[in-house]
Amino acid sequence: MTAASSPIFATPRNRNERNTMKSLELHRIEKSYGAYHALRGIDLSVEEGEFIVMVGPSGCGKSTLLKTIAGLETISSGQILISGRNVTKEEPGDRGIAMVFQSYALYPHMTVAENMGFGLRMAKRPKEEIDAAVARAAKILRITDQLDKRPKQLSGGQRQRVAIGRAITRSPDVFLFDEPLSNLDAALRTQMRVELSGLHAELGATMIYVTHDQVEAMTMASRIVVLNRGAIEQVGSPLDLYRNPANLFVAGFLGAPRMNFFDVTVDRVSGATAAISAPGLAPMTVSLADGVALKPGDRATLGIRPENIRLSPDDTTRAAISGKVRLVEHLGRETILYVDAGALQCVSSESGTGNVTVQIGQVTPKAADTPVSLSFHPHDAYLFAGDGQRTVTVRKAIHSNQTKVGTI
Ligand SMILES: Nc1ncnc2c1ncn2[C@@H]1O[C@H](COP(=O)(O)OP(=O)(O)OP(=O)(O)O)[C@@H](O)[C@H]1O
Repeated sequence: MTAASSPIFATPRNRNERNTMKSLELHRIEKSYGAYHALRGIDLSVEEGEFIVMVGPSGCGKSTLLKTIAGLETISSGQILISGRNVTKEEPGDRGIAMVFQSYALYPHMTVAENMGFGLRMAKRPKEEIDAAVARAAKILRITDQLDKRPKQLSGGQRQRVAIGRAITRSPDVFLFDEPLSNLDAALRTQMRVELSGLHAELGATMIYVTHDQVEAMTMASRIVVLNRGAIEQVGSPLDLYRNPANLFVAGFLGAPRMNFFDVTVDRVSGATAAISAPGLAPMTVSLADGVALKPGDRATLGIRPENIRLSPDDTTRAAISGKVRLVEHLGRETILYVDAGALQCVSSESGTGNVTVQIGQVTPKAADTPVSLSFHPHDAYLFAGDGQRTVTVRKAIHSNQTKVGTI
C-alpha cells in the first residue's frame, strides 16, 4: 500500500461531529516487531495547539510512534486518545488526523486541486465545500496559481506544499509530519521551515513533527520529545532541554556542534560541593544540586558546550593547559576549532579524535598547529554522575566562586 493510497486520506470525518478539544494523549504505548521492542512505555500528553517535535537517533522509533498515532501500525499495548476519544482501535481515516510524508505521496494523475480535495471527495462532501477548502488551503500555501498543474510539473517545495494543503483541507484534529522537508535543498528547507511555523500560528492546530534536523526542532517546537531506543528521554521546551538536559544522552544529542564530555574523578565531597579533577584539567569545585549522592572516587562526566569555551588571551595566566589547534573551520559568522588538549581527552568528541571542540563567534587568525589556551566558566559546565552511558542524573555544576574561570 502506498502512502497516498493509505486510508489516512480516505474518510475524513465531518468536523462538526468532532469534539472541539483537540489534543493527543499516549498512555503506555508498547510496540514490538516480533522479539524487537520498538516502543517502550511511551507516555505523552499534547495540549491543543502545541507543535511537538520528535527527535532522536536513527532507529529510535520516531516514525513507528508517528505511525501508531496515525493508525498505520497497531500497538502491542497502551492507549491512544485524540480529542479525548479512545482511537486505539480505530481505522486511520476515522481518527481525525492527517499525515504529511517525506515522499509527498501525491497522486500523479490528479491535478493539484484534485489531490488537495481528495480526502473530502472520498468523504462525499459537497462540491462547494471541497472547492472552498481547496481554495483556502491554496491561498494559505500560496499555490493558487498551481491548482491545475499535475505533481510532475511542480518543484519539490511546491509538491510538499500540495501535500500539506491536502492535510489542511481535511481540518484534522492533529497534523502528523514525517520528516516533510528532508527531500528539499537547504535554502528551501529554511523557507519551508519558516512557512510551517507561520502555518502553525495561523491554524492554531496541534502538530506532531518528526525530524532529524536540530534547527527545525529548536525553531519550530513548542516542546521537543527526545526519543532513544524506543523510550522518551526528556520532554520540554527547546531552550529548557538545551539548558537543562536531564541526562547525558539529551546533553549530547541536542546542540551542534555537540557538547564536549570529559571523564572526571570526584576527589572530595563536602556538603553540597565536590572537588573534581581529570588528567589535564585544572581541579574544580562544583556545587551539587540537592540529592546528588556522589562520593570520593566516583567517576563522573563533565560536559561543556563548544560555545562556552573561549580562547584565553595569550597573556593571561588563567589557563592551566595549553592545547594545540588541529583544525579550523571558518563558517563566516563563526569559527569552529578542534583543539588537541593533550592528556585531557574529550570522550565522544565532535570530531571523533578526542579533540576539544571550541565555537567562537568571530574569525580567528589561529591556524592549525597554533598553541592555544582555553577557558570556561564552571557555571556553564554540567556534571553527569554515573558511568557515561545513559547516565540517569545530571547536575548543573555551579562553582562556589562564580567569578573564577575554569581552565583546561
Ligand atoms: N515493520 C517492521 N518490522 C520490524 N522492525 C521494524 C519495522 N519497522 C521498524 N522497525 C524497527 O523499529 C525500530 C524503529 O524504527 P523507526 O523507523 O521508527 O525509527 P526512526 O527513529 O524513525 O529511524 P529513522 O530516523 O532512521 O527514520 C528500528 O530498529 C527498525 O528497524
